[in-house]
Amino acid sequence: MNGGDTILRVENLRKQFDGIVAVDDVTAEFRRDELHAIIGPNGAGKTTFFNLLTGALSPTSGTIVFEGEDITHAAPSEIARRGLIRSYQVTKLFDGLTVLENVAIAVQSRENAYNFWGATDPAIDERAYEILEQVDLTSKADSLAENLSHGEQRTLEIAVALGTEPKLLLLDEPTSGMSPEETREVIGLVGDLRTEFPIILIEHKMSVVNEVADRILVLHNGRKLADDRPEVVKQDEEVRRVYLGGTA
Ligand SMILES: Nc1ncnc2c1ncn2[C@@H]1O[C@H](COP(=O)(O)OP(=O)(O)OP(=O)(O)O)[C@@H](O)[C@H]1O
Repeated sequence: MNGGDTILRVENLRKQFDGIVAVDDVTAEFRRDELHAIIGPNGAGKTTFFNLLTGALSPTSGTIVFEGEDITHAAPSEIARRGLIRSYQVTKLFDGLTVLENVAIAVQSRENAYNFWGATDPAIDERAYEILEQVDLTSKADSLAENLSHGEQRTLEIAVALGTEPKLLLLDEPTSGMSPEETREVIGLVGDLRTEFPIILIEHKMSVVNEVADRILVLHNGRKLADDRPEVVKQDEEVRRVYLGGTA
């Protein structure tokens, strides 16, 4: 960890689609040493927010600063090269390749960018295998990605993201569609990963958010409703009204 400084800052970020303002004047800071969760009802603007961060969408106005550099209008490939990695975006899994090969491709893509390793260097497979150990998928290393369970595929998506050496990892509902047991495993994995690098997590399950988040950013109709520690957000009257149904 590099201390508690800011890794990502957005200022007055706004995205308008025709008549809909999907992200509306959001200003927020994301610190290196904290796991930030983004919550909000359907249509709140969470996915659009991620798409703006990764360059998949260009903001209507506002600024995005990553590691002190303005990346507001940078190309997605440039943003990924800088280490702002969204798990699902880079993880079009190759169904017909093995689990190890999927991760090795990600490792190789990163290393080739630096011309460091040759294409056949065994160090690529070694690094890929280390990542599979980290996410507890070594037993599936030689399985085809298409033969994994849904939960295992989601975990492989995270492994592929790790292969690209993220400096900030964006996870978009990593537990969606998972069984309770798989969900617990992913919570454990996210807990491990957060000691290595900053994470921003979109998540619907409050049980997951409560377990892993240091801060919660609440979006509603594109606007920032709250941005604080979980215990503060859960007591926020407006958050309870619009999102938690008063049951927090
Ligand atoms: N490409 C698009 N064109 C037009 N409107 C869009 C587009 N993408 C998103 N929107 C609209 O922007 C608003 C925010 O959508 P977004 O998908 O970001 O919300 P979300 O919080 O991720 O929702 P969910 O939890 O359902 O995924 C919605 O009203 C949505 O219909």
